[in-house]
Amino acid sequence: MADTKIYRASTTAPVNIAVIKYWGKRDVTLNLPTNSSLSVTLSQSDLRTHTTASCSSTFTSDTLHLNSAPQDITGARLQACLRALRSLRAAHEASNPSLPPLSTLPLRLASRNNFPTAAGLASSAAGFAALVRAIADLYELPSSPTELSLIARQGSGSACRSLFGGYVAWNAGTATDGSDSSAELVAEAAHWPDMRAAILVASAKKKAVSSTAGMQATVKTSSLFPHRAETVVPARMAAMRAAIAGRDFAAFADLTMKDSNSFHAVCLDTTPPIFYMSDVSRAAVRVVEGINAAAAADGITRPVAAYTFDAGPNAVVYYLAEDEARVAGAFKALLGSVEGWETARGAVVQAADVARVVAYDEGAAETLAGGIQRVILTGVGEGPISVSEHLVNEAGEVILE
Ligand SMILES: Nc1ncnc2c1ncn2[C@@H]1O[C@H](COP(=O)(O)OP(=O)(O)OP(=O)(O)O)[C@@H](O)[C@H]1O
Ligand SMILES: C[C@@](O)(CCOP(=O)(O)OP(=O)(O)O)CC(=O)O
Repeated sequence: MADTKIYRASTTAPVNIAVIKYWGKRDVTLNLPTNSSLSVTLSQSDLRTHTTASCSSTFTSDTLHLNSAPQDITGARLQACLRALRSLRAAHEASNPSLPPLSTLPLRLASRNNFPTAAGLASSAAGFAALVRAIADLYELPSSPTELSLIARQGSGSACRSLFGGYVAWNAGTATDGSDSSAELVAEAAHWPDMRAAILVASAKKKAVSSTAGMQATVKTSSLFPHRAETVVPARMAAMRAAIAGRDFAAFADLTMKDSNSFHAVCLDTTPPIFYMSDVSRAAVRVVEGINAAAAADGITRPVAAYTFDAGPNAVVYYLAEDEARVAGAFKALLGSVEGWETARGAVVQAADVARVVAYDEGAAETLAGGIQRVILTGVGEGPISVSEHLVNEAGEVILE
């Protein structure tokens, strides 16, 4: 009798925010970067993608639903991921003929992001990591997270880092086929569990210049860029690994802010220039400087907050749990009326006295207060997690609401 079973596997996957940025491709098709990068994986209690991979002989073609809308799956990047996973499954089946031939069956994929998609919140990273991990689980592949990162990388570069929790490097590699351009665990979340992040959402709109287009323009036209890729980033990667190994927040913060500024500098050095940071982003920089100046005035000899910006205006501010009152407390005082403080993490934050932070740059404090729509409080977290809640039911129907 024909096998009409609906095979299913589900996973959740995290977002990651780089502290040493990936910007520039040396191979656009294989998604190979010009430099290594390093990120912090953020907790799935706050931001996550949930994806179910299913397959069955009763399905007629491969499909993907994202947040209940059917997606175009003909894109080369998604197709490269599906092809790579099917070929691993086919090899698995060839070496173990008792396995059902899942590699030949159409896939029905259903996914949900619990945060805005394509709004500079790294949805593509969580999305491709979840997709690759869910299909690998469905296919019962023995692949390690590093092996799966080679596949996720082809979907979206930053996705390769979301296969791990904690502190994660993506080694650029040198092989032309990309076989050594993969993610590696630098340190588990438990090594430095006190790392927190406040995401200040300045805009949830889709960005004007996509990462892919922006990177290509930078590689082609920026004369600053080769210096960043060849000299600045390699030294920073080593220094950042040391900062994480030593739980040295002063070094972590300094490197994080410098590298964000360097990335946005090469964007500005692109022809035509690319502006991802806005007036509100620049106000966030000034307010973080004000928070650090207030801490210094109290005799704290290291920065307590570090900003970083991806390809959009939203600020991500890293800080340690012990400095929550100074950092998250300052944001609560300045941005208390926006969405986000009602969460378990937000409710316990006490609004701080921000007189000195405001005095540091009154205009910045005002611009920030008027320009931030939402705050997401989170912290370092774990990698993808297999879950039993499926977004495709036993009858094979997608059940996204
Ligand atoms: N859950 C998901 N499953 C599969 N693909 C997804 C998922 N979420 C997002 N994507 C893909 O990622 C695209 C969004 O990527 P894009 O780089 O534009 O935004 P972003 O990742 O939110 O922002 P940024 O990369 O600047 O942080 C979506 O259009 C979709 O193709
Ligand atoms: C600024 C960044 O967030 C760029 C992320 O770029 P993507 O991974 O979204 O790019 P593609 O590989 O073209 O999909 C920095 C980073 O995450 O390291």
